[in-house]
Amino acid sequence: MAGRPVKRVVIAGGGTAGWCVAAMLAKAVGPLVTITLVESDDIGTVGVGESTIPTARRFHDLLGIEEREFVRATQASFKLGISFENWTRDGESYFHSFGTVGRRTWVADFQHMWLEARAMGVAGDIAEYSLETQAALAMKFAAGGDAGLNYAYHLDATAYGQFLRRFAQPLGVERIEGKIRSVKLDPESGDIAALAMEDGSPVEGDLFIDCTGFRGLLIEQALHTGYEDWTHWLGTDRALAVQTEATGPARPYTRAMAHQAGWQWQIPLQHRVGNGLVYASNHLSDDAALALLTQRLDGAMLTDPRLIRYVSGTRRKSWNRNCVAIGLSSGFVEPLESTSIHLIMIAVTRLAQLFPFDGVNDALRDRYNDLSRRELEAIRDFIVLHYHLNNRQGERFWDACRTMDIPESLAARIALFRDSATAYQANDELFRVDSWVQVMLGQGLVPQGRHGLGRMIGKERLAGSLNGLADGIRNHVARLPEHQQFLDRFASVPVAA
Ligand SMILES: Cc1cc2nc3c(=O)[nH]c(=O)nc-3n(C[C@H](O)[C@H](O)[C@H](O)COP(=O)(O)OP(=O)(O)OC[C@H]3O[C@@H](n4cnc5c(N)ncnc54)[C@H](O)[C@@H]3O)c2cc1C
Repeated sequence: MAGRPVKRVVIAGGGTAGWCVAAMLAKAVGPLVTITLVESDDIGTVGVGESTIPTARRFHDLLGIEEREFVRATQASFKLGISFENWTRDGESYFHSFGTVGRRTWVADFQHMWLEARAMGVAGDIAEYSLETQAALAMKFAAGGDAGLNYAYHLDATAYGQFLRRFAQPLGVERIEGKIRSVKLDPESGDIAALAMEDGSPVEGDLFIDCTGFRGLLIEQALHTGYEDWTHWLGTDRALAVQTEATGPARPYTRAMAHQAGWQWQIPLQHRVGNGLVYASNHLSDDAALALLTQRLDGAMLTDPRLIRYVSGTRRKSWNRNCVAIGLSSGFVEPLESTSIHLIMIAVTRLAQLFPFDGVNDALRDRYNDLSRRELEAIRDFIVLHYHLNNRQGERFWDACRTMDIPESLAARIALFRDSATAYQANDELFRVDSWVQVMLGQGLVPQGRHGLGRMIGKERLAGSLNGLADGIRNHVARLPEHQQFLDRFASVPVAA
C-alpha cells in the first residue's frame, strides 16, 4: 500500500550528502516536487571526505557540471589511484589504480597470463602493465584528448558543499538555516510528519532525507532503525584530521600509509594537503595517535588536529518509513578506499530512479534497500581484504586483523583467487576485477593455480606481448605532462560564460 503522493521533499543536513542530494533531486525530479534543505552553521559538517573515485565524474556529468568550474571552485587535484604503503610490511608498497591492468582475453583475465609469464621469468612487476599506475608514480597526468586515463579527484570538502549549494539553489532548492530541535511523527502512521526547528517553526514534508551525519537525527533518533556494527571486521574507530601546507608538487594519487594500529592518509589539493591518522582506539591512545600523526606530517600544520569518532557499520535499513538516510547517517565503512562520497552519489541517483512520486510503498523501499545493502557489503569485503591480508607480524592490531573471522563472502573470494587466480565483479558491485587483482596481489596473496591460456600461448609470445604492453605504457607516460603543470594550466583558464 502506498502512502500519500510525494510532493514535498525535506533534506535534513547540508554537508556533502545534503547538497549532493539536493542537486540531484532538483535536477531529476525538481519540476514535480518542492525541495527544502535545512542545515545549521552552528553544528557544521564533518569537514573531511576529500578523496573520490571515478564515479564522481559520472555524477557530475548527470548533473551537467562543467569540470573546469568544479576543479577551480573546490581546489581539486586529479587522482589516479591509491598508493598503499607499509601494508604488507614496513618499506613495501603497491598501487591500486583506477585503470585496467594489462589486456584480458575473452577466455582469461590478464593476471592468468601474467602469472604464467612470471613463472617463466619473462614478466615484470604487475604495475608495469597499468597506465594509470605508471603515470601516477611518474607524477604525470592529462585529462581528455588521447590521454586515456581513468581518474577521480581530491577536493576541498567544505568548498564542494558550497559549490553544490550554488548549483542547487538556482534549480529551486529552498535553504533554511537553523537547528532542528526535534522530529515530529504522525501519531497514526508513525511516519515523519515534520521537523521542529529551534525557533518553533515546523518544516513539513512527505519524504524526508536524513543527511544529518553520524547523528542520524531522523533515521535513528526518531525512527530507531538500528545499526549493524562491523567493528569486528573493521577495527579502526577514530581519526585525527589536520590540514598542512604543501611541500612539493601535488601527487596525482592518495597515499594510505599503514602504521602500528591503523593507517594515515595524505590527500593533495591545489592549496594544501589533507592528512589524517585512522586508528583503533583499543590499540592506540588519542595522545599516542596525536604524537604519531605530528611526527609523520610532511608540511607545517594549518589547522589544529581534530578528533573524529566513528563506528564502521550500516543502518539496518537506509530507507525506513518515509525517511531515506544518505551519507554518514546511513552508515560508514571506514575511509580506506574513499567510497563514502560515491555511496552518497549512487544512493541519490538510485533514489531518483526509484522516486516514490505516487507515495512510498514497500516494494520500492525494499528494492532500494536491497540494492544499497548488496553494494555496501561488497565494498565492506573489499576494505576488510586490505586489513586481513597484511603481513605486519608482531603488532597486536595487525595480528588480530590477520587472524580474525572474515565475512563468508570474502573468504570465498580469497579462496578462489588463492586456488585459481580467479577474481570477479558481480552485478551491482563497485570494484572491478582489476581492483580485486591489484589489491590481492599487492597484499601478498600468491595464487597457487591459474588458467592454462598462458601455457598455450607459450613463453616467447607471452614475453613479446608483455614487453610490447610495457613499452607502450612507458612511451605514453613519457608524452604526458607533469600533473602539477597540467593542474596549474587547467585551473587557471577562466570558465566560459
Ligand atoms: C575520518 C573520515 C575520513 C573520510 N574520508 C573520506 C574520503 O576520503 N572520501 C570519501 O568519499 N568519504 C570520506 N569520508 C566520508 C565523508 O566525510 C562523508 O561521506 C561526507 O562528508 C558526507 O557527510 P554527511 O553530509 O553525511 O555528514 P556531515 O558532513 O556531518 O553533515 C551533517 C549535516 O547535518 C547538519 N545537522 C546535523 N544536526 C543538525 C540539526 N540538529 N539541525 C540542523 N542541521 C543539522 C549539519 O549542520 C551538517 O550540515 C570520511 C569520513 C571520515 C569520518
